[in-house]
Amino acid sequence: MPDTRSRLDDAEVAALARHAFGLAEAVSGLPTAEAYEDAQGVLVAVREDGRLTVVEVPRWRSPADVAAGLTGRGWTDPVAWVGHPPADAGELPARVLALVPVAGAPADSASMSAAAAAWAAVRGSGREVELVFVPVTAAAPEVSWASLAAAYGATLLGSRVGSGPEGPPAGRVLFFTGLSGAGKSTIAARVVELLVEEGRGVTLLDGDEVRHHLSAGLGFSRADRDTNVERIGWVAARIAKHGGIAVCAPIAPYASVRGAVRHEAESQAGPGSFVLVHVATSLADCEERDRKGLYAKARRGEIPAFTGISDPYEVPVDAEVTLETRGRTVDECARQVLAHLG
Ligand SMILES: Nc1ncnc2c1ncn2[C@@H]1O[C@H](COP(=O)(O)OS(=O)(=O)O)[C@@H](OP(=O)(O)O)[C@H]1O
Ligand SMILES: Nc1ncnc2c1ncn2[C@@H]1O[C@H](COP(=O)(O)OP(=O)(O)O)[C@@H](O)[C@H]1O
Repeated sequence: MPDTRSRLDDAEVAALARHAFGLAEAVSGLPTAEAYEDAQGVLVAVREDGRLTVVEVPRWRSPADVAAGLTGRGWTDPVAWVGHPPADAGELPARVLALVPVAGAPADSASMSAAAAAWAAVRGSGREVELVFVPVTAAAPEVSWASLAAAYGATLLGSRVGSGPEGPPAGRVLFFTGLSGAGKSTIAARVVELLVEEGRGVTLLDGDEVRHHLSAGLGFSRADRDTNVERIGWVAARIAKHGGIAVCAPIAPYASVRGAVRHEAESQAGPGSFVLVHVATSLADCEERDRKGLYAKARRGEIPAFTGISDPYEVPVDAEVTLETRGRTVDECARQVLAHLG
């Protein structure tokens, strides 16, 4: 067994696939290792005496398989279109091989879903479409589109890359933060109601509820709080990636992990997809409300490390929306959040 095994990211696995499929001569930039695995831990390549041998690349269909499949189905002289379908699908023949370059994107990426949906619409118009995702980088292709089509046994008809509707859908992470009793759950619940009334797909990840499921067993140390908030952010970012709205309402007292969640959301669902909502009710007001009797207990020392009393809350300086709740109704606050979404 090789001594060193390195896990490759999506872009590196795509580079291996290009090499294996004859779309690129060499693979550069791989970490030094004797063996390489993909994100699922499958052995994809080995290096022996400095020579790289690709074992298998499960994610990508090989050009030879695709071409053989087309021949087997009686497609003679196949025609390929690269990227998104043309604005006028009437330009396409009755049978078309759709080659969609998505190297570097994860297998469940929004760009893949968007392309698949666009080609599904072409199928709906009565054409036969063979959709194949290819390990080529859309923004900076490693091979010409004509050579790409030829590798898959087809002649290039045209391409639409970069100008199509392949951007991320308008998913959002609405991330509420604030002290216990500030009003996060109450306002978040009203925001959810209003979004549902608009027909939007919404998922609520409320702090208390998450702790009974996703984060069961975690406590309130800094490490556990950070883990809890990271998990919420991870799920929320994936909801937003596919156009959903994730509404999250943990205390999330630490700025650094809020920043990490912002980064995760924006890398999955695009810039501007993360909206930090600071429910800025003062400690005095939260304590006066003391809806769950927790502040009284914390003051008596019965709850250790209670946020605002014996544990920190780092006030955000990067909130997109700051909600004052004193003297305002829940509905007013919720509508202030929606106004930000436009
Ligand atoms: N030590 C301590 N500090 C703060 N809060 C505590 C603590 N122990 C239990 N609780 C209850 O847990 C709720 C906060 O959980 P969160 O998951 O939102 O917190 S965190 O984001 O992980 O910091 C919080 O709920 P909310 O009042 O809805 O905010 C409290 O009910
Ligand atoms: N403008 C307001 N927005 C939200 N909550 C408010 C407002 N005014 C008063 N409240 C009250 O404050 C409490 C907030 O509790 P909750 O939503 O559970 O807070 P959190 O989820 O932040 O712990 C509720 O009892 C709610 O009725």
